[in-house]
Amino acid sequence: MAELNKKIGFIGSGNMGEAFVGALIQSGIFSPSTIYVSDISEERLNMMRGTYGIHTMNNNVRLFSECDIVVLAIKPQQMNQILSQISGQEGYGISDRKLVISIAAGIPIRKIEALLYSPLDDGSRQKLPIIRVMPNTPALVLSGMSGMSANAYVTADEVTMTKTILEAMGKVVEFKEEELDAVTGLSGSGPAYVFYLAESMTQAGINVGLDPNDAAVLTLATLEGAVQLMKARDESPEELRRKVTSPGGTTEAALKVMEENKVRQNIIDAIAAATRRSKELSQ
Ligand SMILES: NC(=O)C1=CN([C@@H]2O[C@H](COP(=O)(O)OP(=O)(O)OC[C@H]3O[C@@H](n4cnc5c(N)ncnc54)[C@H](OP(=O)(O)O)[C@@H]3O)[C@@H](O)[C@H]2O)C=CC1
Ligand SMILES: O=C(O)[C@@H]1CCC=N1
Repeated sequence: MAELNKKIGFIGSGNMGEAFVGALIQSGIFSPSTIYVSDISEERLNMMRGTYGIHTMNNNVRLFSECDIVVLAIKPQQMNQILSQISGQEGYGISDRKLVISIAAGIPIRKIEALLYSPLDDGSRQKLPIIRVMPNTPALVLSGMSGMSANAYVTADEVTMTKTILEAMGKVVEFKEEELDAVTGLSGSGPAYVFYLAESMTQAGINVGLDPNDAAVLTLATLEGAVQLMKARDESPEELRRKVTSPGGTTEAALKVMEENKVRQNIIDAIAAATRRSKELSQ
């Protein structure tokens, strides 16, 4: 893919910051010399520099100032302090147009705007284009799912550029901003639900007498095969489930227990709880 010829910087180089960096280099959209990360952990910075050959620093304000695209990849709880520090620097870093991409769960665009445009805004500051994104960790293996939503100052070219960046890590879909809490509950946190299912299936296999390694191999191959089947066939998950379930057979016995234990309702309630938590984080 053609290089974008921009400097991209990440504030925070944890799980997701690293997923972005790895995918961008692999796709060829950014060369390591155009990628910057800032983090408070020296160990993390050393690892990122050593592994990816990118620029590292422990100064968020400088990173913000130097880059054309800034990805906020810190925890939601750190957003206030970090953005206040950046916007509190008079005439530093915020006067040039730059695209800000936030991947923090629950933090609404209006909050990022309020933090970045104040307290020194006398009306002369750029109203920066901000895009809120909810990615997920399969981005680490270029199989991610991202939802995105842009503020009023984002141009069509900036939307296209952001989609190019996110497509380097997997799929991307645009949403209304108010839908992003639900996206977070479903696909942002979603990989954890699948890992939980994998843990449970492996434990179940051990409980019914299998060797732990065999149980893990069977679980992974079954999950992988089921996903491939859903992708390959023009059939709903419900139809595919019915085809596994012989009347009076083993699957029916298992699904009866799941229904009695309200497993489906529990999953629905769990995703509602994640969505609620995302909304709470906006406060
Ligand atoms: N993990 C996931 O599955 C997903 C996460 N997200 C969002 O992505 C964001 C990052 O999550 P994730 O990568 O998992 O988190 P991590 O904790 O792995 O990464 C955050 C990084 O930021 C560093 N950091 C802490 N304080 C500062 C600071 N003041 N300046 C610069 N860097 C700092 C942390 O260092 P230290 O560890 O030393 O504190 C850490 O290296 C979150 O907002 C989350 O909501 C979105 C989708 C999926
Ligand atoms: O658990 C979290 O808050 C983050 C957001 C989505 C996945 N991990």
